[in-house]
Amino acid sequence: MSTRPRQGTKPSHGKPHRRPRKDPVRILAFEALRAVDERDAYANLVLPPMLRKAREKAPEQGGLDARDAALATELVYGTLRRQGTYDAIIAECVDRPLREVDPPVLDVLSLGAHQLLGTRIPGHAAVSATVELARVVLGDGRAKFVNAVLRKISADDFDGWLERITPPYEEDAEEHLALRHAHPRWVVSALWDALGGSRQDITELLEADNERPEVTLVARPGRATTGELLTEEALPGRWSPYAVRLTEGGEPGALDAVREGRAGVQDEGSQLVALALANAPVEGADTRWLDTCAGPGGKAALLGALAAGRGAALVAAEKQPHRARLVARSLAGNPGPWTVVTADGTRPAWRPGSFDRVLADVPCTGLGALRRRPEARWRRRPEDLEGFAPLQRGLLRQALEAARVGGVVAYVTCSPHPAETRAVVDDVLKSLAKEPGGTAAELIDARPRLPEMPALGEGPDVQLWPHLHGTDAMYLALLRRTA
Ligand SMILES: C[S@@+](CC[C@H](N)C(=O)[O-])C[C@H]1O[C@@H](n2cnc3c(N)ncnc32)[C@H](O)[C@@H]1O
Repeated sequence: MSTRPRQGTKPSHGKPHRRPRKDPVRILAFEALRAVDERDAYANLVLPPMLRKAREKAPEQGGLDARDAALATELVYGTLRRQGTYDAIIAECVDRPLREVDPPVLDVLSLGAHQLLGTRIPGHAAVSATVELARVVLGDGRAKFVNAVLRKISADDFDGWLERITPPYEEDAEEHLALRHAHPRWVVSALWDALGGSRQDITELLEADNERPEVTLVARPGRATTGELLTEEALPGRWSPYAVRLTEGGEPGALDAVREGRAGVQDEGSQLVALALANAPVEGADTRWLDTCAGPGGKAALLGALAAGRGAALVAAEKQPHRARLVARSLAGNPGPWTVVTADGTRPAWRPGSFDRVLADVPCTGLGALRRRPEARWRRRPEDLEGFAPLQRGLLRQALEAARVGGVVAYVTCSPHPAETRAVVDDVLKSLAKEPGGTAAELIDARPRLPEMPALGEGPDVQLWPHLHGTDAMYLALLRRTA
């Protein structure tokens, strides 16, 4: 007979050992956090397939139902979104610097902190569920540490903790807002510069960044109608005539038009900037359109459909071959002529002066889409701006070269950071002005191309905002090539 104790029990002397209870929701949430932390994965990309797999399993094998999946999503997104604030709270409750706490332990602690401070889960349940999770994924020794830290955190509620860790607004406004609204301080500073305005304005923006956006669909004109997409839980878009908002989240993939590529998921801000380019006045020929940074193809698909309706052809360029393939997929079935080229927009594969409308939707920090990527704000660094700066200028410059005289260029970012928006446009216009006899361009007022939208500022460029327009914070400058 074996003398080894049965798995999960201690030898007969001593207290019987209880196996930790496996909670599939929290284990899945922990694994998603680890993937984001270890592999630099994006939560909005790793989580859906994990959930899909878990929903296919039977309950006795750790399968999740719809409520479980919603809880797992809330735990992952909420924990990631408030990561900086939870770190500051956890730091008050451990006796060593956070960098000396093992990352998986920190992930479990953050998950616990979010349940305690950011959900309605009762405190004792949040602690015991997290300690059980720690026993499963970290072992009994570290579970004791987790228990001790969570008990300290549970001594106060979220507002109480904010009182303790934030400096008064009057003393350090940016740090105060950064900790209260869970944004890195440099991001608060940059957003405030771009937005201008009062404490209330910036607070509303930071709050909007912390809300999960509605899923918005685009009915690609000539291929689908908004009527087809307007199910019971959907509403028409606020601004774009092609938009439909799924107010309850919903599953876009369940709609025929989406499966068939006649419609797609696209923020209204992205639709609006593409529409603004398509509707800007152009004299003379209007038959050749170019998208210089097209991957993965959302705006190209809308532009392609609009171009087809007017007898124009679209060339969609993308530097990364795998993203160029995504562009081709998004344009498949487009009723008008289109071509996808794998090309570097700063070393164009087309003749200068050959397009009537050009979109330069350049790579950027993505600080305007923080609602969608809960971890992005903590990953970005101010140095990233310097990395993008030459590329953004090069792409805008070449977009202007690609346009014919009289043609229109849209410079677009999904960041409101002034270093990626106005500074780029101003620099490129200044450098062109220093080259007499060469290419010349002027800014044109973009606001009339976004009819009936309030709060578009003084122009001529436009900055959209989540708290004012319900869109991502897209930036748009429209320029006309004049020589
Ligand atoms: C902001 S995304 C464009 C999003 C796209 N317009 C859409 O709506 O789906 C920028 C794209 O530019 C691509 N890119 C980066 N450098 C480039 C270059 N030098 N030339 C062309 N494309 C580039 C990136 O791979 C990325 O796919």
